[in-house]
Amino acid sequence: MSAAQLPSVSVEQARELFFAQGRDPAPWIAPHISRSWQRSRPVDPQCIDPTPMAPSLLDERREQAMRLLSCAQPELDGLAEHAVGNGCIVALSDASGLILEEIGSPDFLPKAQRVALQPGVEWSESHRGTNAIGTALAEREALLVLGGEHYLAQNGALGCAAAPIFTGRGELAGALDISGETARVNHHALGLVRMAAQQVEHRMLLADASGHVLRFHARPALIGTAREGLVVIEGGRIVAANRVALDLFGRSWDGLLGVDAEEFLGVHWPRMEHRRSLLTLPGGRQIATVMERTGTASSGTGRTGARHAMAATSAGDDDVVRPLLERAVRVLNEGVPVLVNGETGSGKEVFSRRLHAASRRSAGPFVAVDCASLPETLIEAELFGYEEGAFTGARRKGMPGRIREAHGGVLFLDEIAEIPLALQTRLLRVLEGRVVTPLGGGQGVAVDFDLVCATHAGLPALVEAGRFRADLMYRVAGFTVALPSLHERADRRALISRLFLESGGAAKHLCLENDALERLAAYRWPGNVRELRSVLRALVALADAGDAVTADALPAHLRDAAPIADSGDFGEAATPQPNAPLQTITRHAIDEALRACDHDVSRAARRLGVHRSTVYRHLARQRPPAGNTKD
Ligand SMILES: Nc1ncnc2c1ncn2[C@@H]1O[C@H](COP(=O)(O)OP(=O)(O)OP(=O)(O)O)[C@@H](O)[C@H]1O
Repeated sequence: MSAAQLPSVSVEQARELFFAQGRDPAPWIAPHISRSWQRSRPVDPQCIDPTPMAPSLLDERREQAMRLLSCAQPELDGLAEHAVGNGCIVALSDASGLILEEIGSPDFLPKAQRVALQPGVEWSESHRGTNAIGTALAEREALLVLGGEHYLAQNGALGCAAAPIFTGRGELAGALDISGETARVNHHALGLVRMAAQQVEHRMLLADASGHVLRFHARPALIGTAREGLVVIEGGRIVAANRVALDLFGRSWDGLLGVDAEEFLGVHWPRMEHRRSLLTLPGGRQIATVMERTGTASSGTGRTGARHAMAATSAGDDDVVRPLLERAVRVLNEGVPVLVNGETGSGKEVFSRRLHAASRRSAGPFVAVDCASLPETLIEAELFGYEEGAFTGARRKGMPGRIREAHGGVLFLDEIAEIPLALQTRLLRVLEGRVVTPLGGGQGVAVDFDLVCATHAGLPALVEAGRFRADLMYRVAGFTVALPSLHERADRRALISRLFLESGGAAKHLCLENDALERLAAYRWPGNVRELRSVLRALVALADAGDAVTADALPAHLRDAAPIADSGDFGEAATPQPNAPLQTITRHAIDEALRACDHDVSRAARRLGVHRSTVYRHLARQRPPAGNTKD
């Protein structure tokens, strides 16, 4: 029975009938809540909130879920932005419902902790009764649990949306959850967690894959994104698949795993390797496919650790940024400061947060200081702290300062170029001595942190102009990451598609048509990802649920954008040859790399510093499209 067909009994009345009179709640509440209340009967409704497990135990459980954590980190970051803006939190649990990570609104975090919705507490149904995390895991479905639908009365003020995360073999890996006050969590939040779970599954499946991976979608442009279907073939049999593949083939995991790939696909699949092919499904529907060989044919086991998982991770819209991130993690982990350089809105802070999350300091704090937004008079106190009564207006008890808060973690100095010259000397001294002395005197305090800075300005030019100290520049720019502008990113189509869905497109079941995607990809985007997000939010707001969004829906300046050449496919790895057309240069670089790597696409991609799909895309572009390989 759908919610709309339920008799009009309030949740409070349903609770009364169930808890006080012991009646079956099925006629009055949604089926999944009714089933869950029944399953929750053994839970004592008066039970008190548990205390979180000891940090060392929680660390152990995090270690066991390392693959999940590293693959979910980008989604946690992305959802956190939504959560903070809406007064909510985002939580990631493992398959047992144990909360491993929580991030979000500083207003709501303490309220969540008051009901033990925090890391180290297990939110399975058997511990907490009906709740979004536990019930999504039990029902194996994304769902909402609002207010009084929670089994325990003390959770009645919560609104929660959660989606389970599956491995490619259909086992539960964990759940993603958005929680807030009841009125703040709705179907939009449910759409977001559902889509984020799909992204995590996509990454985990590729990170774990060994043998061959078949990527497919009815719309070729979506191959390489988290919306593609994935099937892993090992020893001639299908050993893993994502949920898109199950939907497309109309099979369950049980019906697909272990099946002979050749029989199932109806083609001699090794011939599809390295080629873009068309596959005819039973019923006559054709889908575009790309068959890849992974670099780990012999074994997919034994690969643990966040760094490795990240290196093995494939995220469709990360072709350009991921290799930069991997290199930055490596140097930051050696204590080398990283400077992130890029146009405004290109994602410098997002990149820096991901860097922290993937680094050796991920368990420590990420302390961000926007040097441009603080008045010159306050920045010194903010950074270095002050002693009690150090200056008029200072907090009576003094303040440790942001540098000390970063102890054990990462200090992120955004817009570092804006630090006043006079303070640059002081900052340099702290960076060299790793001791902070607060304003107003007092003892110096030793600090230990890794440093990441960001700027849209060219520091060398500022040094030339006498506005930035050369010695400080050398100190903060141990390794410089040049983030590409959005219009240069070869993966911008996948990024636009993802952000469209995340901006409400998924929740409203919208489809971004190819002509619109191409116009968006052709635009110059002076405000980069920030500007893109605003445009996508407006597009989604103006569309009706279920619409196909075409180029006609775009604002005029975007509709008329002149197409630009794909220039960034090879990030910083290609060696351009003077005067040659771009296609010749890229083709040459690919051919060279493939030759040097015995035509092993994975190794060639690693050598070029790009993702495998980038090489395939270029190969596919250069060759006439393969017909149906059925013979
Ligand atoms: N990869 C990404 N995925 C999703 N959103 C992103 C991504 N990169 C950037 N954004 C979004 O774009 C906006 C700008 O990102 P961010 O603040 O990281 O850019 P920035 O380069 O630091 O900007 P500024 O130069 O103005 O400080 C934010 O809303 C951010 O969430």
